[in-house]
Amino acid sequence: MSSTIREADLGTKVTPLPARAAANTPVPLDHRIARNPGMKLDLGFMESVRSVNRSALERRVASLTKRRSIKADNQAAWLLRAVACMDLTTLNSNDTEERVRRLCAKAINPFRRDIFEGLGIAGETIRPAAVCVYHPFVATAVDAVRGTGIHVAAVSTAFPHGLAPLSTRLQEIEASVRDGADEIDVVIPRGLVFGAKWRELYNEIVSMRAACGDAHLKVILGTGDLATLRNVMLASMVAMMAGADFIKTSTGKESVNATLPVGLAMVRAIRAYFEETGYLIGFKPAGGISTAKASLDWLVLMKEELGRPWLEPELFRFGASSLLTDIERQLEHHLTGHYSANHRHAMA
Ligand SMILES: O=C[C@H](O)COP(=O)(O)O
Repeated sequence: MSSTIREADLGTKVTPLPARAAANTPVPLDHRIARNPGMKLDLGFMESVRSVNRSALERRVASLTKRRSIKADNQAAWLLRAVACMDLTTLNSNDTEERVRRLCAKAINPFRRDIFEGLGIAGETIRPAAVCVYHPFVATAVDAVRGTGIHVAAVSTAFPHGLAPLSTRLQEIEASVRDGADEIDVVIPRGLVFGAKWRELYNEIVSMRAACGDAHLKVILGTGDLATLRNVMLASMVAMMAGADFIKTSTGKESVNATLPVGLAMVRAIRAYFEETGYLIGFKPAGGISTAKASLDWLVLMKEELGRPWLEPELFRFGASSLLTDIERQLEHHLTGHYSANHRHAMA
């Protein structure tokens, strides 16, 4: 039997978290979300988290994406939600200040005026939560989005591999914060996971969190490199215990980027951490999410696994360079019944 997710699901109604957590801890919303302070490294707690079974996760994903459909009439509202939860990203070797300025202009005005008017939201401000850039472009982006409420996220720590001395990586974080970054996306050295060097990984992330100060810390695991779901789960737990505000799947540069089964394993780790500590950790799938349909699958997964609070930008982001373009095309199709040419949706 299939069921339908409605536009009303985006309203104030909150799907309860699992019974134990919901009973013990009120779920804060919006800006009342308390920042994760981290906890001591607890290897016993990490090991106690249910082992991950790939076929069970795949079955759950198949059931969520096939049986929990979003009706056509409601899709526009959900796609606008995807935009509000987006880190609009440019992370290319040929990035320039001009390209970053164009990206920021797109974030400030994500759709043509006629699309806003057609959807009946001309008076509303719907924009990506952040723009995400390399460190050298932080100051440019900060200047370009000033006064709009859009955050600037910087990929620091020798993105995308994380293979520089820790002192160099920490200096890069500090430089991005000095230039005005609100959020820092760091990568972990994957070798620490392969060697099960959990203490070293924990200590590195604790140092990174300290270097961030008030800027929020997103920890990229590079899941496509980690070989097993167990590694993904354990690395997720270490990152949260070390004080991550978000855990993020991928850099966009691995051969396999964000996939729903791996995302589900990370989401289950977030749930386990919440049940243990009461803290809500954000989730950012990134890399290869380029279609409106894919964004809806991810939103359904968040809604069904963690509940309504994880449909807010405080707790959920897409890291994506081209998703916004496809969402704009789909919204236009929703309004007019046809697709316009790609050049009408020029991105940075
Ligand atoms: O963090 C964001 C990713 O690098 C973006 O990846 P993408 O270009 O595949 O959308």
